[in-house]
Amino acid sequence: MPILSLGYIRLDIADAGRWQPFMRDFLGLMEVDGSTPGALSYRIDEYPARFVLSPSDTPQLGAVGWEVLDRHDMAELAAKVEKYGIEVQTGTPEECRLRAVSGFVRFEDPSGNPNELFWGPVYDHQPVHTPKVSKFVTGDQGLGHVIFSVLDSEVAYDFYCGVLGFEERNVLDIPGLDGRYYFLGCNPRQHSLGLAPGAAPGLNHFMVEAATLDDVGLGLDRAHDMGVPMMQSLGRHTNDRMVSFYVYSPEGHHVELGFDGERVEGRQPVYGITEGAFWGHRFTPPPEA
Ligand SMILES: Cc1ccc(O)c(O)c1CC[C@@H]1C(=O)CC[C@]2(C)C(=O)CC[C@@H]12
Ligand SMILES: [Fe+2]
Repeated sequence: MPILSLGYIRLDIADAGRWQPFMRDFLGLMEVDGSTPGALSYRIDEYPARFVLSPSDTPQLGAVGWEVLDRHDMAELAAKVEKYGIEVQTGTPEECRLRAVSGFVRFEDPSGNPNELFWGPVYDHQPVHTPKVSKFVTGDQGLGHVIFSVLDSEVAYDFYCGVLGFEERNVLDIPGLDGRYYFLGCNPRQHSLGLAPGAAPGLNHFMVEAATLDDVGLGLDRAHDMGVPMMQSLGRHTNDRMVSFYVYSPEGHHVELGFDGERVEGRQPVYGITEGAFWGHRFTPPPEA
């Protein structure tokens, strides 16, 4: 019945020439010949299309894909979304082929963020090869995490927890934010989804998790050497205890590379945090465009 994990991220991008070195050479993802013509496709494990970046005149978040167990669970969740009053569309066979999934549905959250539920990923059996990163941590924890900007995080909370069945894991409620910042989970990853309040909908950031400290240190070196702008310095989060840093993507999203995230086994009481980090995560404003 519930969502299992974060499966894929599809972005409509303005400038593939800037994204290719960012994804391949800085983040160290495996570039592959995907099924979407003209797009940049990347693997971090056996899923063929974890990231698909399609050049577009209207750059925006294309979709965030959430994996469910099978077609029955997808239909059950889709019915709940419709009952809540949000329109749900079924993906065509051609769209399934582009995502390398057996079936999916799409709908927008109450702010307008594009979500998809899919079942039946079709694996790529060529071994994944990421020479810059020893290993990405996926499996039952999924791709990593995404943070959506939402207009009203209480409305978003009700949708993602009440309708889609995410579990609230923790909340950051401090002066200066336009509402509560929620961290939601659906598997042992402490959060697969974050809700950043008070902003126009879109992708605030995504995070991929590497297996070792050296992977993150080498990523810092590559950011420095390639001139990838830093957004937050190395730090350790207070909720998932991940050690990570953030950079600005070529089109201004925040991208987090981390390691050593906590695995949450079973239910754990909801708690509040008063700081994002035990140490580090010092902020640098975006470079002038
Ligand atoms: C607080 C936190 C814990 C774990 C995470 O993976 C994670 O991304 C965050 C959110 C960090 C978040 C940010 O990136 C921009 C500045 C923010 C909005 C703050 O001012 C508090 C939370 C911060
Ligand atoms: Fe994050």
